[in-house]
Amino acid sequence: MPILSLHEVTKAFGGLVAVNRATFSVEPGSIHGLIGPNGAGKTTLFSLITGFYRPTMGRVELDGEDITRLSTSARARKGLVRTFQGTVLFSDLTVEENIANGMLAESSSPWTDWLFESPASRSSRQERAAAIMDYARLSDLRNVGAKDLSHGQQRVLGIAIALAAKPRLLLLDEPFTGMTASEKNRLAEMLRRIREDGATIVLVEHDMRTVMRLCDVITVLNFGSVLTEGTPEQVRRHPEVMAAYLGSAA
Ligand SMILES: Nc1ncnc2c1ncn2[C@@H]1O[C@H](COP(=O)(O)OP(=O)(O)OP(=O)(O)O)[C@@H](O)[C@H]1O
Repeated sequence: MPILSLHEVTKAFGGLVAVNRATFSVEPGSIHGLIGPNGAGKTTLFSLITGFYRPTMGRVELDGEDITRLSTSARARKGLVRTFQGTVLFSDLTVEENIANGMLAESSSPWTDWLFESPASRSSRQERAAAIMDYARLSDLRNVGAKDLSHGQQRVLGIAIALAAKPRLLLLDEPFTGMTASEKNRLAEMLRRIREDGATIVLVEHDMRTVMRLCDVITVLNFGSVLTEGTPEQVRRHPEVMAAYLGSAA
């Protein structure tokens, strides 16, 4: 069974149909890319999956369960966790503190849990924060303030914060934007490790080279609809994909 499936998902903003009857599925344990020219509806579709928007029509399912009407936080509790385009970090906190905060996102009432947390659960949280920093190769930077990290490191921290919420399905919005080539390689390697450890990843990404190297399956959007879907090789060879990109450039 797919971990995520969309059925005829549609979103209109007034008269503008940003996403039009989008239907596709994401297989568990895959890295699934969403691409398309500017204005194709990628960001809107992403927001429909995460629950930031409600569709005008259609259905979103997680493990076959209809989640169309669930809030973002209810989806997060079911393991559907997103990161944001750009970085949303507590810039005055350290790497470690940011990750510890990410763990609180799991619980329903973070601030009271924080205040009333038992010493045992606090120390187990610290252990898990250490494991996540190790995973994201951020351990050496644990005491560095988020604002003092490089742009690429901040984006990796953003993903580490999302990992702290124990995602089964991780949604990444343009994670490679603004990264150097070596940062891209390191992040691609981290995403492959996340997949190996059993999570599924859906990413919206403009960087074609990286998408083609990294994704198992790619869904191409154009004018809000699914133009085609397939392996990177199939998508690369699809004549209409090239035409859609050239059309948008013109
Ligand atoms: N909140 C909104 N209100 C009105 N129109 C919107 C809104 N959000 C998006 N749109 C429109 O919907 C269409 C799809 O936009 P969207 O941002 O989803 O595309 P995209 O593929 O993510 O584009 P880009 O690659 O440029 O980020 C565009 O025509 C956009 O102007």
